[in-house]
Amino acid sequence: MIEVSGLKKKFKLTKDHKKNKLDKIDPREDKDYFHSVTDVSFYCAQGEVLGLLGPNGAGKTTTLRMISTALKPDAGSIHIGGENIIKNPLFGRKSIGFLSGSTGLYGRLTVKENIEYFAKLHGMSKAAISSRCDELFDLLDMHSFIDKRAENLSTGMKQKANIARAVVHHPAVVVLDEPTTGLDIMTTQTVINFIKGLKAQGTPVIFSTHHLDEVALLCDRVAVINEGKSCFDGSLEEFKEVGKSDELNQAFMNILTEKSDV
Ligand SMILES: Nc1ncnc2c1ncn2[C@@H]1O[C@H](COP(=O)(O)OP(=O)(O)OP(=O)(O)O)[C@@H](O)[C@H]1O
Repeated sequence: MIEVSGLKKKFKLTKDHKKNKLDKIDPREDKDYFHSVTDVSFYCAQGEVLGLLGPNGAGKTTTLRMISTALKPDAGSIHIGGENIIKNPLFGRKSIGFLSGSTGLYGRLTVKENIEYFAKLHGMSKAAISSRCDELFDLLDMHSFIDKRAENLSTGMKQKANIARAVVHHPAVVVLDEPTTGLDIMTTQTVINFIKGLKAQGTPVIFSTHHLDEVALLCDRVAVINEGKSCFDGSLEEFKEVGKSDELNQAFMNILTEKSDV
């Protein structure tokens, strides 16, 4: 179980940012800071998949980076199994498998060498690494390219390798930032099946997406962020009910419009 409560994160604005800013001012911007995330809360229990939704710039990646411990929140708490990982980031790093938008592979190493390297960093034994690699290479259909250098991979191969890297240590919670963006249909299906497998094993999975067909296929729960604030957190059924539509795109837009009209 992972529980996120009252997260906040602001970024100091640089001179360049202020000087170049010709767009409409975002209400989250003040004189010196951009308040990227101002109040985000949600939870995801064992065996549940939570879809994190929101328009571009809403604060999804910032939220997921705080959960991954890459960014320290200004306020709020993130509990995994009762432990606040903001106070104990080492526990957080062991407990979470995080797939970010930017690649985390060493270009000169092969795919297999990369995954083995990250497994070693997690302190796994030789035997555990070997059997976990075989398992992941099967599940993510990677055998045909495990001996290729990471710098020579296609987008889909790279994403599969990044997912394998993120989950090699059997994390208690898996967090994926837009895992299917830019992938072809076959690779997307492999990633969707992989997430279903994690759910079947009881691992909570949080993933951000703009594809509501994936939400329909995978999610038990949905959280919506708009302009840095949570505006919905509930089951998929509640999402349709509150959004007044069985069609998820429409329900999403209704939730955003209703909340911004308040
Ligand atoms: N380091 C930073 N410094 C200043 N502003 C930042 C920084 N990181 C993010 N932001 C701003 O915070 C806001 C939220 O960004 P974030 O990447 O979390 O949005 P998102 O919901 O993931 O968007 P998308 O769907 O487009 O990926 C954006 O306006 C972004 O420009």
